[in-house]
Amino acid sequence: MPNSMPDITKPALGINPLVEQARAALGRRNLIFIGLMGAGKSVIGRMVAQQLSLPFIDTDVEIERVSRMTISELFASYGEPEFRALETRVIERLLKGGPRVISTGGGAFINERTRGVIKRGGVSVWLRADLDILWERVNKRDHRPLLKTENPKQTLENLMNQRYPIYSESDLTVESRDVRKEIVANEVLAAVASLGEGR
Ligand SMILES: Nc1ncnc2c1ncn2[C@@H]1O[C@H](COP(=O)(O)OP(=O)(O)OP(=O)(O)O)[C@@H](O)[C@H]1O
Ligand SMILES: O=C(O)C1=C[C@@H](O)[C@@H](O)[C@H](O)C1
Ligand SMILES: [Mg+2]
Repeated sequence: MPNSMPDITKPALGINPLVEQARAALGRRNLIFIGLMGAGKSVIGRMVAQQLSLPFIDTDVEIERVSRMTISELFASYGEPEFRALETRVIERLLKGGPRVISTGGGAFINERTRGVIKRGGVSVWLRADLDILWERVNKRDHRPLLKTENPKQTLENLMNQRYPIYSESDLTVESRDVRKEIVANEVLAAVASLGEGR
């Protein structure tokens, strides 16, 4: 074989075998990130989508695009119930147009209708994080209407207590801890890949 020919029997440097395994396990299904504000759904979701070569969409961004309002404006003008109804419709439409990687707003999976839509619409992965990590990440910005309270850290803790039992109904759980984002993204790929084991 001439020297210039690549040896395709050996994996090229930088190829992550988990990517192929995760792709195979996911098939034509959507991958949907759920979890609290600051868990990393947007940032990790985008990284995983890139690795799986799937389109990425963030439902909060899509809601703001279709309504031409910010989430804060939607809450202020129409209230949370209207926001949730819009969120359900947007997520339902996005899931039908898949396969995609979709990061949802923190309350999406908590809403019973949306939870049903997500469960039927693909593989859900909960990015779980401890209070101090979440607080560290969210306290720098104030665009989250649910945290505009007297004691936002306490509010976050209350949300954790209410929501974690429900998030735990997800298909997969990955701990979003204080490590490099690449590590968390890789653990998501490993969790998805594990769905294909024993098939
Ligand atoms: N593993 C990580 N290590 C360090 N920082 C992280 C990690 N994961 C996420 N972050 C940071 O935490 C912040 C929140 O992440 P992100 O916006 O992705 O969360 P989210 O779950 O989408 O939150 P929201 O529901 O409010 O949209 C970002 O600044 C992001 O860069
Ligand atoms: O946790 C929540 O209920 C929310 C999280 C954000 O992503 C937004 O979807 C909105 O601020 C509500
Ligand atoms: Mg987000």
